[in-house]
Amino acid sequence: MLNLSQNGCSVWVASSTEGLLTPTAVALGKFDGVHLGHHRVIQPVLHAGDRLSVAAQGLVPVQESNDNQQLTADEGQLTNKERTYSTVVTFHPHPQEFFTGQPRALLTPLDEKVQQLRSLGVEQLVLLPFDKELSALSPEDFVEKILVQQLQCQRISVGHDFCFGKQRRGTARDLQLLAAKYDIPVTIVPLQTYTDSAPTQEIPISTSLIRHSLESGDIKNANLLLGRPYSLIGVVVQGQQLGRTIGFPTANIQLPQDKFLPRKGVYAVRVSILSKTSDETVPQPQNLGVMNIGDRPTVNGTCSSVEVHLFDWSNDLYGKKLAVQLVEFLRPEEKFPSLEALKTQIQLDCTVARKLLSVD
Ligand SMILES: Cc1cc2nc3c(=O)[nH]c(=O)nc-3n(C[C@H](O)[C@H](O)[C@H](O)COP(=O)(O)O)c2cc1C
Ligand SMILES: Nc1ncnc2c1ncn2[C@@H]1O[C@H](COP(=O)(O)OP(=O)(O)O)[C@@H](O)[C@H]1O
Repeated sequence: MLNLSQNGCSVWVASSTEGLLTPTAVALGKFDGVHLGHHRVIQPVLHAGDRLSVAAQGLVPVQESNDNQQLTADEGQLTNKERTYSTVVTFHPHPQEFFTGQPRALLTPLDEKVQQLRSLGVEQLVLLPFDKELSALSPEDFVEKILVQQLQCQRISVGHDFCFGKQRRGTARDLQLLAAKYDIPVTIVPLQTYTDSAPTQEIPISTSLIRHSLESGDIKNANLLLGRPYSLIGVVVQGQQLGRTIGFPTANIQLPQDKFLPRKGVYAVRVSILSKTSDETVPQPQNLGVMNIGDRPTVNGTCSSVEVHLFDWSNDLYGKKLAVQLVEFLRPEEKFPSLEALKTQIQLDCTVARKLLSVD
């Protein structure tokens, strides 16, 4: 179990079903990316318990709503017993990883997911170990054993396409019917869509659509669906020390192994310099720069790297934690005939990126 906290705000991360903060108001799902559609699923459980229990005392009328309503009653009148913890319940490892045996790259590896959930106001993240036993639970047993007995669930929210239980047999509607036996209300949140321009059509926001956008270098679209810039967060490690010799020192960033990487190539980016151990989500003063993701064929690179050159910066960054926000894909990586030719191209990349970032 982990309690990740900063600035007095924290998310309690329970890796098993022991040590839970109960009772809970639960949003259920995989939530990879914590995108705009996920926000809508999580919203109904934020302070839901407070609202329900205050309402039960006749202090305010109950209003079923997905938007972020403020309580008008005095929250101080709530006792600990009546309080529920806004909780996201997800599966670990990702069910697809369990079934295929292949590691799955994630838009939001655990640390980043925790940060994003915290910024939404979630108090607890429960990682249900996705194993043979859990995957074999019937929908009925999942509700009774996990949601009712272990999580002491008072309220549930799921997306319209949520499936659960053995062979994904249970639907969101089944969950609603099963939970009703225990008087647990279930909000089924309709799929959130966005309007694509050509041809104009409503497209559901999804993790796979965001992955697809990132794979094709369509960063604007990925950022639109995420509701924030896609970010690469990691600590600066040593590279080959060649960058400084061509006038473009680059901070080489070590990412979590399971981080999903966008298309290889060069990007215009904004960079926050965080302290090494920080999990902060509060925006920092930002530096602008260019980033390369790739194998560096010009210098016979042997492995993939992610490296950032910051504009107007000349200090040491080794050991610092950087959060690199992707703004736009500029070009694919190329093998240049010489370091001089690479240098000329990077100069050009910087000019394009500066222009782009100044108007963005
Ligand atoms: C904006 C930018 C664009 C780059 N483009 C390429 C490229 O097209 N081909 C390539 O082989 N390396 C490219 N690189 C990577 C350089 O080869 C690398 O930064 C250089 O070898 C220094 O590496 P080091 O940090 O390990 O010393 C690029 C780097 C930056 C910052
Ligand atoms: N403008 C800058 N952008 C990125 N890193 C910089 C910059 N100025 C200085 N540095 C420092 O220089 C290091 C990169 O220099 P470089 O020669 O490319 O070495 P390495 O191969 O170890 O990355 C960075 O890790 C950082 O500590």
